[in-house]
Amino acid sequence: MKITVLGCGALGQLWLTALYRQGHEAQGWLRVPSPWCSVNLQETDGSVFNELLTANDPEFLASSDLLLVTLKAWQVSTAVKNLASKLPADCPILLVHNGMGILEELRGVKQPLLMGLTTQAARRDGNLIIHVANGTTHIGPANLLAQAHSTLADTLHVALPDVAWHNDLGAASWKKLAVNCVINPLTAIYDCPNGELRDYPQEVEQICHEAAAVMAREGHHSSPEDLLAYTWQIIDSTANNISSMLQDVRAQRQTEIDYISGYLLKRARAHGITVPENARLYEQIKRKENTYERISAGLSRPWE
Ligand SMILES: NC(=O)C1=CN([C@@H]2O[C@H](COP(=O)(O)OP(=O)(O)OC[C@H]3O[C@@H](n4cnc5c(N)ncnc54)[C@H](OP(=O)(O)O)[C@@H]3O)[C@@H](O)[C@H]2O)C=CC1
Ligand SMILES: CC(C)(CO)C(=O)C(=O)O
Repeated sequence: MKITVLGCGALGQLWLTALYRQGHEAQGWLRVPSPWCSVNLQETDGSVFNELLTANDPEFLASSDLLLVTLKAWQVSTAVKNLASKLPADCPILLVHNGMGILEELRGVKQPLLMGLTTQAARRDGNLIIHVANGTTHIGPANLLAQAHSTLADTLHVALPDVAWHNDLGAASWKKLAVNCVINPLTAIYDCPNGELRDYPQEVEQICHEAAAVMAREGHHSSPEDLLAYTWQIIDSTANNISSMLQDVRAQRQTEIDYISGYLLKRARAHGITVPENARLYEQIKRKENTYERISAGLSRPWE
């Protein structure tokens, strides 16, 4: 297949490596246009893949069989809308990111849209991307046209296992959102690995209760107890992880809070439900983001 990967960071380079190795024609698409994209990935077994791959070639884009989008949630809609008119009308677009709310922003896009949830783990260390752990990527249709693309899961599975097809990813997306509403802001506020959230059981429980109420109104019933048990399971299985939001805060990068707690708040408002704990965490993370500019401009912190 001919595949363009939009966003050549940690997940993007992981997929570019896997697709190239599998014999697919793969190009990267960079924010700042360049004819080459440097892929430098350390695999889970310690081996290193280092190649210069084609990038930002408009002819390649115009004949692509798949656009794989591996951007941060807040980067997705502008970047995809910019490329959509240059892609074949029947080229599927697969979005792999944390958070929800992008599909609403991409309503005008004509191509088949798919979404993906992944437990693959990769992180940047200087110029090297480290594939930290293998995982599963669950993909499914996000519009009617995409329902015909289930065979994509088989192709992607061969390149970077496991990949599984689901006709409806709605409930799984909400469950993941709820877990991210707990782990991401709390770890960013307490500056701790995921496992240390064991010290904050009341906050974890309240966030889960609020998320379960919104999920039920969205048609995805999950008892607060089940959601809480699932969240503790993820906290334990990722105990040593530094969450993506804490990594962003430490590096003073924009976080994905608007698409995590922010999306939950938006849906809660639409249903007339109050979610005070999630609202408090959302505000706290937004305040943290607002201090970045002040810090880098050498201004005092608001609390000083
Ligand atoms: N890494 C992981 O293990 C996992 C990540 N995820 C999710 O997947 C998504 C991607 O994560 P990850 O790969 O870690 O993120 P990264 O920040 O590593 O990668 C995003 C890349 O996109 C580039 N980019 C930004 N804007 C544009 C643009 N307009 N056009 C082209 N490229 C652009 C960035 O470059 P620049 O810095 O130059 O702007 C960066 O290289 C996130 O939502 C994340 O939460 C989910 C599960 C696991
Ligand atoms: C599941 C979790 C919380 C793992 O760290 C994650 O998705 C993230 O860090 O963004």
